[in-house]
Amino acid sequence: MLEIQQLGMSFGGVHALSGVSLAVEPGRIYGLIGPNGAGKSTAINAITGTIVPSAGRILWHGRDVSRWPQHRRARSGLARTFQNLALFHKLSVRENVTCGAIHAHDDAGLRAAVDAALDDFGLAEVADEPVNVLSLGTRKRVEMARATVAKPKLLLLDEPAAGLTGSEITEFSTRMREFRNRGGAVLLVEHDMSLVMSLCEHLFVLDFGKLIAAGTPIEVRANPAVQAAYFGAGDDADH
Ligand SMILES: Nc1ncnc2c1ncn2[C@@H]1O[C@H](COP(=O)(O)OP(=O)(O)OP(=O)(O)O)[C@@H](O)[C@H]1O
Repeated sequence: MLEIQQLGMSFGGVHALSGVSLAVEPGRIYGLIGPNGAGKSTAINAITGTIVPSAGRILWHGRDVSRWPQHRRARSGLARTFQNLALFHKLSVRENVTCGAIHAHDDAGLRAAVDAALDDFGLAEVADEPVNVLSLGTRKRVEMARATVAKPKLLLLDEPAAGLTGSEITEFSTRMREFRNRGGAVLLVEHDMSLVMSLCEHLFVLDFGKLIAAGTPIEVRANPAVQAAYFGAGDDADH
């Protein structure tokens, strides 16, 4: 479904990504992990079109979308959330979620799709509240509802669990498994290793912009290169 070939991104002299190749299939939950500065957010930004890569190709259902603008990729089924939430803080929950659906639904379908997303993420009761009065956990649910309202095929999540309580993380995992069970794919960038290891079926590991390992969580955990780069400082290291 998504195939990345030899992706490279340089910022001046910094090689944020070099020669990264990976593939993502429908109906699976993937994790993209690695130490701070490894290139994870840069990879999500390149896949979703926030930045134009310096090298390589991004194939989406066989088409090279590397130069497509962000909105065209979003319309084609690539949705994302941001490390620092990107909501319209003075608008209501409903208005924010509607923003994620306007390209994908006719007027008749729009309201039903928004209502369904609000229900899915437990937001019906706060639908008319402005986002800026809500807790972080609730605002993260608004972002997830906005990202999924147009029924994307691939959901890219940049640190969705940061700042969430244990029960909110459990709820998040349930929602992601439901999304996966309906055929969607998830690519999760996350520092919470217990969440990554329990939720993801396949991991990609970046270090200094290079893909150093890929496989099941058990395979990746046992990989000496990963242990040296990532787990060396401890399984729950926030790095
Ligand atoms: N817009 C930019 N301009 C200059 N350098 C950048 C830019 N974006 C990222 N970088 C650099 O590229 C490298 C990769 O950054 P990136 O944010 O992708 O890492 P990351 O794995 O997501 O890190 P973290 O886990 O801390 O979020 C870092 O050295 C970073 O400083």
